[in-house]
Amino acid sequence: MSALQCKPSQLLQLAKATIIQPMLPHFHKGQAGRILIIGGSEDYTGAPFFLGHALMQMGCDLTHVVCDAVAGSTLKTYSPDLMIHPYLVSSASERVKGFKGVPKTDSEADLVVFLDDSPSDVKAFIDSHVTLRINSVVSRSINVTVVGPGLGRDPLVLYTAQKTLALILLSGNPVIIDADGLYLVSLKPSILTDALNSEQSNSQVVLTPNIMEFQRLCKAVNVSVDLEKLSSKDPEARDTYTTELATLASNRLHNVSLLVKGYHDIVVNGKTSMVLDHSKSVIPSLRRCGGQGDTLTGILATAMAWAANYQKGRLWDIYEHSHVVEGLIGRKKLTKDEGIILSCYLATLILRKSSSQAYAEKKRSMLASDVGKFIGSSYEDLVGE
Ligand SMILES: NC(=O)C1=CN([C@@H]2O[C@H](COP(=O)(O)OP(=O)(O)OC[C@H]3O[C@@H](n4cnc5c(N)ncnc54)[C@H](OP(=O)(O)O)[C@@H]3O)[C@@H](O)[C@H]2O)[C@@H](O)CC1
Ligand SMILES: Nc1ncnc2c1ncn2[C@@H]1O[C@H](COP(=O)(O)OP(=O)(O)OP(=O)(O)O)[C@@H](O)[C@H]1O
Repeated sequence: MSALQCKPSQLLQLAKATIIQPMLPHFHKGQAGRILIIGGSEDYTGAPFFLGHALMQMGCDLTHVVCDAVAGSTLKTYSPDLMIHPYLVSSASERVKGFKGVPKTDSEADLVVFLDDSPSDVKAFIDSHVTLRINSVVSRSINVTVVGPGLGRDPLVLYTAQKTLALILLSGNPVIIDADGLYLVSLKPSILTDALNSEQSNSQVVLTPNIMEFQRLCKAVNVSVDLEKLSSKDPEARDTYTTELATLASNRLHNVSLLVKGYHDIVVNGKTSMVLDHSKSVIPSLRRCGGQGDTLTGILATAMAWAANYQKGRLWDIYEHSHVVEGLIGRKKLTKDEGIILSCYLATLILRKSSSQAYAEKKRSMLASDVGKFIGSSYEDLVGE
């Protein structure tokens, strides 16, 4: 039996007995998560903050943020808990003044040409002044990387993100691609397909599109979308259709996992899928303020760091509750794919519960920063200490 066949109430029990990492006295700093965020630009400093704050509230030990040079000081003032590396250089920087061949318009076709075939002086600059510095952070035993929130769409920044993403994908470490990272993948899906093995399920790569990003992604991989069906008022019909599209898109991207956000979030990887409907256990928040997706991604990143530690099986006795696991799925250990699906389940549940608690207190004035403050109490209500 698969974890996917468990009832919702059993999924939380399964997560507690498997991927949820205990806090043990012998642990050292970094073992509960060393997460890297690549995002944050002149226009968007909130997104990497909400994300970083959320993953720290979940219990991640160390959070690195690689952001645009101009966003660094602002981000540092938000929180001393985040380690900020302001290494990204955009085409607005004085440092690249006079470089030729960087697109000056918003044309996506020009941007794709630039990403495919960047002029050599730009490449040399990025390689020697930017990528090298980013690689020094990537090599610090990072266990999950998130690419995209608040990254923006500047050509030089996207080019740098493309190079870094390729390197991380080759390492096989878990990656979440969100927001402008999804824009990059939609412009150039080969970033994923060139780096991933078509034979395997690539659950370690999770894309977290909102409904607009999902449509863009489907178009990029030639999955045609019937907008009427995608926005159907009947939740069941809409979930079925979204799952169908997401499965096709996942297959065309070498079976990466997709967590499609919406009224119900839906997770798909290659062959398997699950509709994450928490409405029976959580009173829904009615606020749709920006930053809730970033908060979800932060919670998910920490859960994925634990799931990766669970798969390695070296940090704690992962078989301590194997009788529970065996009772639920007939096996003692989860597969990697099940670990990722369970991480998505847990993250969406905690996000919805945090939004619900924040909404109960703040109503119309609820903000993403309020949601972040309720992650700890929601976690405790759902999971315990
Ligand atoms: N405080 C901060 O720093 C924050 C920064 N952020 C950062 O902003 C950057 C751009 O991200 P983005 O999501 O605004 O861009 P994009 O995908 O172009 O969407 C644009 C248009 O699509 C629509 N639309 C969007 N969602 C929809 C939905 N669920 N359902 C239906 N329609 C939807 C809507 O257009 P409408 O149809 O309403 O006119 C919207 O205007 C990115 O870096 C991100 O990380 C955010 O994280 C928030 C907090
Ligand atoms: N109609 C809805 N009802 C309940 N929850 C929703 C609804 N739409 C989205 N959500 C939840 O809100 C969170 C953010 O989703 P959203 O679609 O706003 O993502 P996003 O656009 O990426 O967010 P961000 O503003 O951080 O970029 C997700 O956890 C999602 O499940």
